[in-house]
Amino acid sequence: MMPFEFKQDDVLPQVIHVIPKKFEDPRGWFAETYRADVFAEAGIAGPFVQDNHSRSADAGTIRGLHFQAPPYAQGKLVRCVKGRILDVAVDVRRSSPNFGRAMSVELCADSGAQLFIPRGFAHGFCTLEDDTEVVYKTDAYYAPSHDYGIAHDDPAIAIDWPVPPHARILSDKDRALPSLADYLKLESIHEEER
Ligand SMILES: Cc1cn([C@H]2C[C@H](O)[C@@H](COP(=O)(O)OP(=O)(O)O[C@H]3O[C@H](C)C(=O)[C@H](O)[C@H]3O)O2)c(=O)[nH]c1=O
Repeated sequence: MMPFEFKQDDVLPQVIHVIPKKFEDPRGWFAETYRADVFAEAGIAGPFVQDNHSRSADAGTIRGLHFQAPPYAQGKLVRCVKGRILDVAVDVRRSSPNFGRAMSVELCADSGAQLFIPRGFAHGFCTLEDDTEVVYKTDAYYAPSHDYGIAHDDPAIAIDWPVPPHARILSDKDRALPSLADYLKLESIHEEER
């Protein structure tokens, strides 16, 4: 019995859904959450070098949309370990036919489902319950100098967040993030300066 099921996303095929098998018994359940060999066979090669863990106190908290610019781009293997989130990935690779397209999926602690978001994609999520915790592996270290983001409510991406604008909780940093179009202008300025 394979301990994991892997499925390419229908909208962004480089994003991979991971469904671990739960072995239930009268005590509760057990599940493997990561295996380098079968994950590599499914295209989630790693190696992962950093684990992150965030807790959000209130439902309606939106973190993102974040990504690190090359050469510090990060692939992320995301799992909700308490509560529920709507997890979102956006293709921000200039040359991609899916540039600017978004996908979303609900992840919750009960299902243990994971999402792999490759390098070149922005990541964000909205919590659907109070006291929600998310853990994720990254395949590159945190690099604050290359830590960028785009506005969660960029109309050109049109993510259908499950919380009305007035009820969303964001960091000041995330509220000030540029649109994808404005980020690209900034990026070309940075490239000229190099
Ligand atoms: C990401 C990161 C942050 N930090 C420090 C920097 C700040 O002082 C503090 C909070 O960082 P930030 O506001 O960027 O955290 P989130 O808003 O949860 O951002 C994360 O959540 C979205 C959904 C992501 O996909 C990214 O992995 C990440 O950007 O932790 C670190 O020390 N190391 C790190 O790897």
